[in-house]
Amino acid sequence: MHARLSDAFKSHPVNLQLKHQDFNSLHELPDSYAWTNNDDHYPSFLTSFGADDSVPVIDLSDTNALKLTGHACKTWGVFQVTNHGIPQKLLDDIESAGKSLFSLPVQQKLKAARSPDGISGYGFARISSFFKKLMWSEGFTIVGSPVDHFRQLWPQDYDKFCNIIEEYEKEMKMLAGRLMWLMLGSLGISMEDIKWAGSKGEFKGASAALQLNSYPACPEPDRAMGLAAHTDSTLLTILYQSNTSGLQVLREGTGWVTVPPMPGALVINVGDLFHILSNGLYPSVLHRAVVNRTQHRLSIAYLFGPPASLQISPLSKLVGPSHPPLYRPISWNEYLGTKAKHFNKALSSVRLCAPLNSLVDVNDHNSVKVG
Ligand SMILES: C=C1C[C@]23C[C@@]1(O)CC[C@H]2[C@@]12CCC[C@@](C)(C(=O)O1)[C@H]2[C@@H]3C(=O)O
Ligand SMILES: O=C(O)CCC(=O)C(=O)O
Ligand SMILES: [Fe+2]
Repeated sequence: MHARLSDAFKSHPVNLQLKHQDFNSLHELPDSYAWTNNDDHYPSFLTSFGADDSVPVIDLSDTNALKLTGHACKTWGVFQVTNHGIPQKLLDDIESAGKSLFSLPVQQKLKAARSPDGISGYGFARISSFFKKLMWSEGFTIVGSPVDHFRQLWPQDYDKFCNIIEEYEKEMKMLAGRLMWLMLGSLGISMEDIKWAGSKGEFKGASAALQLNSYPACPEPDRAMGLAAHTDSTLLTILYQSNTSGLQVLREGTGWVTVPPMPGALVINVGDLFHILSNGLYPSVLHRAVVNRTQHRLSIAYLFGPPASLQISPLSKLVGPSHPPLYRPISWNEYLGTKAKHFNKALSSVRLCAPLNSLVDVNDHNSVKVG
């Protein structure tokens, strides 16, 4: 059976109230958006001020990139890349397309609303249903062609926006393939080990989603939450955050660390499925987005994964008598359904055996230790 990614939520509909606020009309933070430490699974008091620990930056043209990638994945689960080959003009174009989308009137955006059991369209982040408070953000998810939704949003010039998305997805897919080989290569895995990568190792049948996130300026940023802490269900995610700060990652022993925007750089994070593939060697990093008082922030995430119904399991080369498989096989489709049901317990729900040293399970975020 070849399920498509867009079918992932058919059996897990989520009824988020879609009467979206017009954020610009709010000059005070309504109670429904005011988070206290009780509302957050990973509270803000973990924030590390001026920590000397910073997210690795890797120049992809560096001859040492493979080794640096392996080290970054193992120790952080996140890194920034420069010299990645994505033209700045394309990054600028997608950013202005995103700005144009979110600045449409609310009623217009709602014409392209995501349906409760759908994957594509306008709405709150899917994980919103796990929290009592609302997040200070709106999103637009694209899986497959955006043409039907874009025609609703921009009846006159939807074509122009479709072309930008198409070009962006094409470039991102190539970059994701390169990053996959760096991440796999750093584990000693080669093309012959990954059958679904195709004869040229181009990951032809891969699935992906594009997520545009918008975080309006917020009257009380310290009490609001842009996007609550989560891991991505992906193999890897490529995030463009332009020049506005907001992304934070949780670092064991340190707390929340800001990923500083760097001109033209892209943020790469390990997702849950790569964590499974690596048999737990690479952690899928817990991250969130915070908001600020003066600037609107836009981020664009390319969520890359395997063919939707392909079973993903720990790579046989990484499994042996002293390294039993930590996770059962699962497809991306099934995993998205599991995430929709269990959220931050999704990974542990597919885990086969308890970690040897159960005090140190980098992906058991229920037992995060802060030093
Ligand atoms: C393929 C997907 C991953 C994602 C759910 C989605 O269907 C499309 C949006 C993705 C996103 C982006 C914001 C955070 C997140 C947890 C969410 O609610 O929607 C992720 C989902 C994920 O990685 O699980
Ligand atoms: O906006 C950000 O910096 C984070 C976005 C994100 O985590 C996501 O889209 O999955
Ligand atoms: Fe994310």
